[in-house]
Amino acid sequence: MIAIIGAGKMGEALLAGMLARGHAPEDVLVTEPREEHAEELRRRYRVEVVPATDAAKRADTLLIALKPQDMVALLDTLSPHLDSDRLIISVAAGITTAVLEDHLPPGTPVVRAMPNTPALMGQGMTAVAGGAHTEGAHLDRAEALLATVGEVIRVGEQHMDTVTAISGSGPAYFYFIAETMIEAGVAMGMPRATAQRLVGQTITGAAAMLNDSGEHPVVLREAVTSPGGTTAAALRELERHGVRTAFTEAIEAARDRSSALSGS
Ligand SMILES: NC(=O)C1=CN([C@@H]2O[C@H](COP(=O)(O)OP(=O)(O)OC[C@H]3O[C@@H](n4cnc5c(N)ncnc54)[C@H](OP(=O)(O)O)[C@@H]3O)[C@@H](O)[C@H]2O)C=CC1
Ligand SMILES: O=C(O)[C@@H]1CCC=N1
Repeated sequence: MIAIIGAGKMGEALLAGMLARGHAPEDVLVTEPREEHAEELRRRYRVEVVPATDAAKRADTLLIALKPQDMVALLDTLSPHLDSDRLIISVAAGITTAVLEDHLPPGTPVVRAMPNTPALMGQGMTAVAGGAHTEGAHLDRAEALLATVGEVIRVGEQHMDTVTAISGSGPAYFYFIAETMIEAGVAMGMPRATAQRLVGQTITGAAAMLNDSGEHPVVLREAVTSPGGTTAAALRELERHGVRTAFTEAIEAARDRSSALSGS
């Protein structure tokens, strides 16, 4: 039995993705404090919504998707109802395995995971790192669970803040670019639906080339950039406005924020 504790944006994306890809609703418990949202989850996904302490007693794997700032209070509530057989998976940005372990029964295996919202479409990217009491079999269990909603990689925990800044927050960067491109098309007189279709499929196509060709993005970019052409004109403007530096510093800011959340 799996419990998803916190069915907000990320918890619900994982829940919906898992149910759409083979998990039976009767094998999944959900904890969600707001009764109105709980009722909606019962209706939409046919899952049992229970208090966190019940989930702690009944589930062998607990996937916690609360805000980082709420994690410690929840762990302190759950801990008396847990034994060290349970696997705890946290998707909270910044919360280290050491913090998780400090607020759980001694010896509890924990996995720090960083998924992203495309999990909803089975296209997620999740990185996982284990704690001090986490064995290969625990990581296998976490990986098998998260693989139902996309790709999973194992990383050393020292990389988790960077993962958070790149793939955890990453979809938002692409939506930001998409929004900007669509608005540019609209400003040039193109119908919004046409602009959105052009942008969406261009992102999908570019992603497929990046993933399947094995080429460095510079090579792919050069293939688009005809001598004296339109792409060169556009890229010159992006460089002139410091977009490369802006992205680098944005990702550094996200990494630093993730790191700062460990003390939350
Ligand atoms: N959004 C994303 O793309 C990603 C988020 N994450 C991580 O996922 C976590 C959640 O983020 P996100 O989904 O965006 O935030 P949300 O605020 O959407 O979700 C948090 C959820 O937790 C619920 N909650 C609060 N307290 C409790 C409690 N005591 N027991 C059970 N549920 C509770 C909230 O309910 P209510 O609203 O009723 O208060 C809400 O549904 C964060 O730690 C974030 O770092 C990780 C990767 C990507
Ligand atoms: O914005 C956040 O803090 C979370 C973590 C990664 C994506 N969303």
